[in-house]
Amino acid sequence: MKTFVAMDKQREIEQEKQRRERLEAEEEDPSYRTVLLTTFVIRKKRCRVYFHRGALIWETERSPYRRWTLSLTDVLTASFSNDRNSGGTINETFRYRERDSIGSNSSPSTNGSTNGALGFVLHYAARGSKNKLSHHSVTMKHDDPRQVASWVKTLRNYITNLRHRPRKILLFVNPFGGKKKGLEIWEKRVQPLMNLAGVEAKVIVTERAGHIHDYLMSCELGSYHAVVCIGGDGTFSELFNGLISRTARDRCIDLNEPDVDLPRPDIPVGMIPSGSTDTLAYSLHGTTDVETAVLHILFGDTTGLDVSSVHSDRELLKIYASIFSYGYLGDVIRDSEKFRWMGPQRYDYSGFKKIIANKGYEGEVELLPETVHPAACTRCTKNCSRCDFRMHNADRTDDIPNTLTVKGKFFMVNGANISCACSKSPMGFSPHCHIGDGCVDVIIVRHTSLFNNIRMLLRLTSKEKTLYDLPFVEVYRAREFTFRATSSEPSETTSSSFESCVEAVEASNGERSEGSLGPGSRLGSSAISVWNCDGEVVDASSVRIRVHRQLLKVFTRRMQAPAPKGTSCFCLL
Ligand SMILES: Nc1ncnc2c1ncn2[C@@H]1O[C@H](COP(=O)(O)OP(=O)(O)OP(=O)(O)O)[C@@H](O)[C@H]1O
Repeated sequence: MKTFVAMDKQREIEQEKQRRERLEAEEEDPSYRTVLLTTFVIRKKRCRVYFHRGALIWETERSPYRRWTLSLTDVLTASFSNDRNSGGTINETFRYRERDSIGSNSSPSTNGSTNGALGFVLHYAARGSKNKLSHHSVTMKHDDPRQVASWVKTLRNYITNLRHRPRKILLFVNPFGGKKKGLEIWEKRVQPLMNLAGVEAKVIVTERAGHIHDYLMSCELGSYHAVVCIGGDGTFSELFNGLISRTARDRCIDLNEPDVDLPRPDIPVGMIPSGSTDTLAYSLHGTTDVETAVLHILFGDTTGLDVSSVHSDRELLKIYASIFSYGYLGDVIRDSEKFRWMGPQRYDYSGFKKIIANKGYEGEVELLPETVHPAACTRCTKNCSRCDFRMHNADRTDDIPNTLTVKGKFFMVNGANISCACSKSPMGFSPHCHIGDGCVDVIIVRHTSLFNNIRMLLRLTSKEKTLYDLPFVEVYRAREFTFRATSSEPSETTSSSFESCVEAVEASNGERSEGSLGPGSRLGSSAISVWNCDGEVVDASSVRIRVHRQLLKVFTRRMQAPAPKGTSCFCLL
């Protein structure tokens, strides 16, 4: 209890400090003190428009009186509008994809020339349902081009002074992941918005697995403000593994050292989802919507994301951001690679096979659990107090009791860095998991009946229920844990008759079966599984997992509570 009171107090002090720093910075910025007041025509109505202290406020001059506010932190850009004809229907609220011209360099939005413009277009983002952000725009008309020019200049100056917004981005596009739409997403949905916001992107289309990692190890990074990928969780994993390896090399840090503190990259990272599950995007933004992810990047707000290192006895195997999972999910990811041609459906197919097979794996988990059970914590959303507190406070060890050992036969063992929610599992493995508290949620599912496996799967697809209270599931929150496979009885866990039949059919169709690696092969043995590490296979029977608190700065405004009705949006005029 005392700890919580101290946490609240500390948080208040931190927030007050940040507020004062922000105010001081704003006082020094001349564009912040600028006041503009002009009457514009907006959607055929005369409106008084004010700009002051980073906010646009406008209100109708005549009845019915209405007033709206829009923070410039939600504005992408202001551009001159020379389109006199659009005055007939001044309703300019539209989605950018409905206007081909937006984003092209010849568009009046980006050419910077006033040409005696009698209006300007404000491009901004508005919240929709289910955490989605979308691009809107509105035209403000005025008879005097000098007024228009003054407004555009002031708004642009203000936006340029938002220094946390990236201006130059290194962007990797994976054309292969998910439904293979990475390139199309770049061309049709990302590039137009980036052009509009005046962001320069150096685009690398990946040619093979490992391309991002290799590129990051050798490229010049100093001129970029962000490194971003269009891809799934596997692509993002390659990106931050490469970035951390690069940072370690530049700082002469040996990542294979088991007690190493991973180096913190200076450059923020972003992810535009185009994979099969896109767990990370869903857990961060509350949606896998592409436009939302792009806007989060363009607005430049970042949050600290924990990552966990996975070491074997001798070396660093991988760093992960979402989940590290042994047993069932390891089997699924290994099996599903053979069925990539199915697209995202491959997970359903392999998942079904492996549920029916119901294999159990002997092992031993050792961890340092926190005293608080994950279910007793708040959920991690925008302005999360737990993550805020952990960001500014060193780890306390006095609230950790002794090491805990859990032995047995497991259906799966998971270390979740984030809730692992996705569209198919809206609550995820651990809905109360925090993205930046320096902990993983260790979710241990005992080997049990097929009926219970199905109960667990149903829970995973539920919008309300969690795994926490299932009698064969144990959940702990820890800063590190180890796992050692102890299986010695391959005969107990060899393929079930169902799986043998399916594998025989697959073999006759030319699909390589796991058993085809031959006797004695570890992959061929069912007694030991593999790990699913952010969607990629890691083969190791003894591992140590350590969390590195908020190591990555990732672009996100996080998911928020639903927008109250009647909030500012030009389309309501
Ligand atoms: N041109 C390419 N050809 C083959 N593989 C590639 C290519 N470019 C990237 N890859 C690899 O493809 C793998 C899978 O991509 P990704 O994880 O983004 O998609 P996914 O597995 O469909 O989605 P998710 O991880 O969200 O389920 C990555 O590990 C990446 O290294």
